[in-house]
Amino acid sequence: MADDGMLLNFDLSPDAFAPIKRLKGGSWKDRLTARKSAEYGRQKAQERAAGAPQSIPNYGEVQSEEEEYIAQVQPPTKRARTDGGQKGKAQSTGAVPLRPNGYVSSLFTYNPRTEADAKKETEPAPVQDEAPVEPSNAPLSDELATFTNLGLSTTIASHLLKKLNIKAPTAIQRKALQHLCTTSTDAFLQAETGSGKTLAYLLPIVHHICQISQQMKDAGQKFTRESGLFGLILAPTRELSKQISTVLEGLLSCCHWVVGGIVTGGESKQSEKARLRKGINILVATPGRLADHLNNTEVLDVSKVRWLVLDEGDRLMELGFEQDLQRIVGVLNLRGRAPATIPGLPERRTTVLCSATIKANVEQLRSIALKDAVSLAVDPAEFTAEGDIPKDQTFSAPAQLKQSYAIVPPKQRLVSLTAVLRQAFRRKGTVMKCIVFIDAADSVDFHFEVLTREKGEKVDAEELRIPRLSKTGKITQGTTIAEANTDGLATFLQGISSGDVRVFRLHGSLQQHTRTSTLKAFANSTDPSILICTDVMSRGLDLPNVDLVVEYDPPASKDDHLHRIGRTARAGKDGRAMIFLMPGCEEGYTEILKEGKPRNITKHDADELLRKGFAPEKGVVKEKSWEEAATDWQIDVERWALEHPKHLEQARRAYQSHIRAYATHVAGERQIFDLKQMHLGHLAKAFALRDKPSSIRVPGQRPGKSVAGKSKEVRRAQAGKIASTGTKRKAGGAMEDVEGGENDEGEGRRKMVAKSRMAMVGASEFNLG
Ligand SMILES: Nc1ncnc2c1ncn2[C@@H]1O[C@H](COP(=O)(O)OP(=O)(O)OP(=O)(O)O)[C@@H](O)[C@H]1O
Repeated sequence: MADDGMLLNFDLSPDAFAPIKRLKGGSWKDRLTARKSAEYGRQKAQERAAGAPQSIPNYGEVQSEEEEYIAQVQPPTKRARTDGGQKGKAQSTGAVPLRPNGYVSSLFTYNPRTEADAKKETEPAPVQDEAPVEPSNAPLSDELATFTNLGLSTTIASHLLKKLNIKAPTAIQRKALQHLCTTSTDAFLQAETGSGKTLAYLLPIVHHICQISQQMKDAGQKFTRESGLFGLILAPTRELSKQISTVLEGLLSCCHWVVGGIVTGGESKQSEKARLRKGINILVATPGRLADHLNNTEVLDVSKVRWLVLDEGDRLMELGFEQDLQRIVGVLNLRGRAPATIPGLPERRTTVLCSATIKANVEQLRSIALKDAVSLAVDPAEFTAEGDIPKDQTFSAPAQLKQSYAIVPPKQRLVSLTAVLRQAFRRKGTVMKCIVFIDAADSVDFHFEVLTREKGEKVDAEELRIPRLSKTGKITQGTTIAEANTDGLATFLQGISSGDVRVFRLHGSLQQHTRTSTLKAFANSTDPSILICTDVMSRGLDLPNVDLVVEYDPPASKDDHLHRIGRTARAGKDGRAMIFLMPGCEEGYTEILKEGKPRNITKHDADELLRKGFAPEKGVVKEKSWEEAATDWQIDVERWALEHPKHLEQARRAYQSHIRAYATHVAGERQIFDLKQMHLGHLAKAFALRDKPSSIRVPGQRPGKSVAGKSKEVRRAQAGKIASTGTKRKAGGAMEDVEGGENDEGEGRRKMVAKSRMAMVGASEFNLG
């Protein structure tokens, strides 16, 4: 195998420094630094030979670029062990022969020792509870728990059964129906992800409106779409609004005279106005767009709204929609006072706040929108008393969800992700769909390109703007590459999985129509599929057949973690979730994972993932060891990135955006996700970069603004500054959900950008959205 003229990543035999090798590749500056470092290395080796104390890389401290460089070009006389004495492979112990041309990949050297490794010898391995676990978010099996017993009309109950294949209510649906069908008190609706909260609030609303229509009929009046707007549902993102609207449509097909509608950002306001003019009985909306219509659309009459739902209420507050909500509730209060002439229409409005996680920020919502609200939680122990809002309580993941974490050193992250996906899709039917969460849009784009790259592909910078066919053959005329190719074939799985696997990418920086069509394509795909996305996908979305969720980058907060992993194991189905953590302080996150009360949680390490993922394929004539296969894969990606300017730039942008996102975790988790502890040089390898961190600059950025491009001290100071501002990662992460043009979500984004800019000086060039 050629060495690409790059020596940075290779270990050399101890005598490799004499005679001096001629360095190739890189800039003259790099070659000069390399020569000086090699000389320095020879000096040090001589000193050691003369008995000077040996220096062992200290991973806890961020090494200077020079130390890092020396560590890579100069082999220590005896290598630092990274495996607690267990592995012994890929080290110059002779266990694994050197590669034919005399080097082993630095993927397996200088990796930090994990805290767990240190404890391994003393602590017994945790015993896994393999007993089958009852799903906690499945429909109830209690014979008495039927929709009709809970007060729903037989028409709706039989429609649920025959058309929607919904036989029995879930626990939260039973609670909601019992309460909301009989009283008009406000309520907090809290239950695990995938427990059917959408129907839990929609069914009572449809039930009441059907009763109103019956009473109007009895009174000799006709119920039509012009009878009034009775129900209003607000959701934080367009995708979620669309999903709720689809569920509503399905439900209303049993009472076609009741009309549902939707207004969200990204749509034409004129056509929305036309629909509002025709009349809508139940409206799903995003807050900014609704506030806009309340201001500008006279035909929108909200005087008869008697049911208001704030879905993902905590998220609505996080995204900075507080003012919009205040305005909407203010208008509803003011206009709703007019005496209603509709028979059966309740006097007061019922407001329902709904989420799998309800945080202390709903205190503000309570003051804005709710009155004497009762808590409808599946497990009442979660709540201090009837009516009390839980304060920073912990919420649980579905019991049947199998959770695991993988401790992976920064250098091995990319190759380990590949290994996980190779293993998941190797046998047909094991995993149908997988979602990989990544923290920044640039990083999503980079990983999508890596996983769909074609061997021998030649792309030059000019191609960035040339319309072309997408990798699955769809024409993407007139779009830039940033918009094109949101789906492709998983080329890295060719020859490994039994059929084609598709890869999709999704983030808030894509145009709305691209977001919508990509989401639809992933949801409807009949091929096994991988969705690489940001947190824009973490809340509320119900995608079929998602068997595996991988949190490749850590979530911004523990609530986000629960929402992310909640995209699988829905409505009683099985599911698996894995989170990647790095050795060292990130291992502290396992305590937070346990707060989600997982039934059991399995630990993996990088070696295990790589061994399984890169195990020799059966029938291959010349088998490679898993280490060789993993190394070859990594080198291949690095070479691909080096060869194409577009990909190199993408990798650098991804690296920078990831560092920026990493620096903005919520205050309570900053000692776990501590940028100061991050080995930026090792991390670069996970982005297929061979550059020194200080030279990773993306063209077009203002010099001196790049975190990665600053000196270590400045980086540290900046990281400390960010950490001390109290800025939450939400500020960045939230941008994902609210990316958009002139619409409510765009408004949310603007608010968040303004907030985050105040605290993250110089961060504006990083694309988190
Ligand atoms: N009673 C039921 N029986 C069977 N399936 C159901 C039932 N109620 C809802 N479902 C299905 O469960 C899935 C999850 O429902 P839904 O999206 O409402 O969950 P959720 O609690 O709102 O989740 P999240 O907290 O992630 O938003 C949907 O596919 C829905 O069709």
